[in-house]
Amino acid sequence: MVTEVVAALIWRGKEFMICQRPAHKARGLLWEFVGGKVEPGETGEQALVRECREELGVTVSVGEPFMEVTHTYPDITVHLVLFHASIVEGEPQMLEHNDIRWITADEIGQYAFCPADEEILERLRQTYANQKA
Ligand SMILES: Nc1nc2c([nH]c(=O)n2[C@H]2C[C@H](O)[C@@H](COP(=O)(O)OP(=O)(O)OP(=O)(O)O)O2)c(=O)[nH]1
Repeated sequence: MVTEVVAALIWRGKEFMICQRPAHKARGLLWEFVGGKVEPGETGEQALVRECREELGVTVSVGEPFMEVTHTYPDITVHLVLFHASIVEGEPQMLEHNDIRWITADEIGQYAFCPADEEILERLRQTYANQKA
């Protein structure tokens, strides 16, 4: 069985948002893109709007998918879709996360991410590293 997970790629200038998972959850203290599991009856976009309200207290507008990956962990196989998204209301708060950072593509190597994100991060590096503006 594959668990559908959605996440948001949110930009602020040339920086994007990453969030540190709480210690008590699976993949605790690893970094991720804000998001979570799609619940029955929800579209991916609806799930992402809900997760961003629950976890950051913001309303997002969801755009096109940037990339999707499937990854098997010992406890779960996830199909993760990362959407471009932007905050249309609110300031991000750490309602669930241990920490939130805004980083450039050049800084990706400084953080330990969930293993499922590795391919996505590689593409982010290729697409956005060494940005001048
Ligand atoms: N949100 C998010 N989850 C990710 C990413 N990469 C990655 O492997 N995951 C994994 C971690 C979790 O095993 C799963 C997401 O589940 P979650 O535990 O965050 O979901 P949820 O907020 O709905 O939480 P819960 O109801 O199960 O407690 O996907 C990512 O970039 N963002």
